[in-house]
Amino acid sequence: MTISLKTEGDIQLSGTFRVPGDKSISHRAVMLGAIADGKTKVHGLLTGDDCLNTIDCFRKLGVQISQEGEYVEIDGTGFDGLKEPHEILDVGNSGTTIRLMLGILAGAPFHTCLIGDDSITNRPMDRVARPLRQMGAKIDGRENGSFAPISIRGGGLEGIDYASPVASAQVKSAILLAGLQAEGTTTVIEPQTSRDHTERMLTAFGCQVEVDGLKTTIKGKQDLKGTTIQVPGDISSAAFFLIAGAIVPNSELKIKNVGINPTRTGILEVLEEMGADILIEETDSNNFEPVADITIKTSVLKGIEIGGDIIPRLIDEIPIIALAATQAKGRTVIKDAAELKVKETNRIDTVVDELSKMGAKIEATEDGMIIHGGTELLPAVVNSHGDHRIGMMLAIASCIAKGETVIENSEAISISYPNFFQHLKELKS
Ligand SMILES: O=C(O)C1=C[C@@H](OP(=O)(O)O)[C@@H](O)[C@H](O)C1
Ligand SMILES: C=C(OP(=O)(O)O)C(=O)O
Repeated sequence: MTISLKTEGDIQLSGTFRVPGDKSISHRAVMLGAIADGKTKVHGLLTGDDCLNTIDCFRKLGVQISQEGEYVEIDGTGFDGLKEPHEILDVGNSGTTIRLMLGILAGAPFHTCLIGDDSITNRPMDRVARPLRQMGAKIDGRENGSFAPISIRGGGLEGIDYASPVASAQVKSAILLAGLQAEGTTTVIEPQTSRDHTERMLTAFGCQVEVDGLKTTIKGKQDLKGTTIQVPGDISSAAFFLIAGAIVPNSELKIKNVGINPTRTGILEVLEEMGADILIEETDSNNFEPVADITIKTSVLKGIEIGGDIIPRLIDEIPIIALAATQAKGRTVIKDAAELKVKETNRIDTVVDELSKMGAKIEATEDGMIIHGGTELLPAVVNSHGDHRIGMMLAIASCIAKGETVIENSEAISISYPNFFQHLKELKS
């Protein structure tokens, strides 16, 4: 699908609204609900394509799941109740689905084959295949299990101590989910802190997880008990409108009920450091995930350096931070972010190529990018390349590029924010 966005005269953005449910938390609610004993009720689930694929995969594993919009009920089968699927599981575009499913299936004593779209087929799976094999799972796939299509025969797992070479919540979560089914104890040590939604949610399902700095430990053979989960709004989706509010003149936006788990709030720290006029009002600790209302007003931004430990805490926000940097005073340097190369697209290249088409002064580096600020963006024909975050970043860029911006492959946005264009339209005046 191609969408045309016209910006005529001076527009401003204003309003109070909620973004859809957090994608990472929605996936985990369905997954843990499926492997728990008893019923799990999920409120506020993201109905984006990625999470619908997670639901579909568990249905194929014999789990009864009913869904009415953002409300989902899961009749958990426990690990033992999962059934060998008759069909291939298709994860679509979702890295979280395929990697966390592999962790769950590592303990399942049957054969499963997983596939995804072209993007998934090019994303590395050896990062989970290696530790899961060490635990005892049998994994095969393209290039010796490094890429999907990938197949797994689980069962008979032993706990491991694993030092992960990457700060990745998907790797950590896959190992913890396998560790839950293993004999003995499993420990994952990360080079930097990655998002901790799995650990928090496992606790909500009655499991014990021990976190000591960068080291996370789980005892095997623990049972999960079905529960009720309230999914907070996704800070990664809110990020697009936080930056829109900061860069579109005369704007003020209030986003309610945004998850502010400290492993995800790098974007808020960056906005504060860039000088944004932002107010964060914590409203509810939401049982296991803190939540806030966030207000942002048009701001004078300045360029900054972003690198080191903050990167995993804002990894998915880098495309929209790059857009903010084009409007900031001075230079912004983003480094230590080579992980961007293995997302839905190579996000260093797609951000640089697509923003360059709109006149941005931006260069790719080995592990990030350099953006020269204070540039007027011009309308152009741009392309999401099937990457939802690139598509949304370009749609926000169109708000400050006077004229007609055409975004090719804009349908990708429904992966994480199905009503994005409706919100954008409602907030514009
Ligand atoms: O665990 C998760 O839900 C996610 C972890 C991150 O990926 P990595 O684990 O590959 O860093 C993030 O980029 C992705 O959008 C969602
Ligand atoms: C990288 C992302 O997701 P996933 O890895 O689940 O495809 C994302 O949502 O930006």
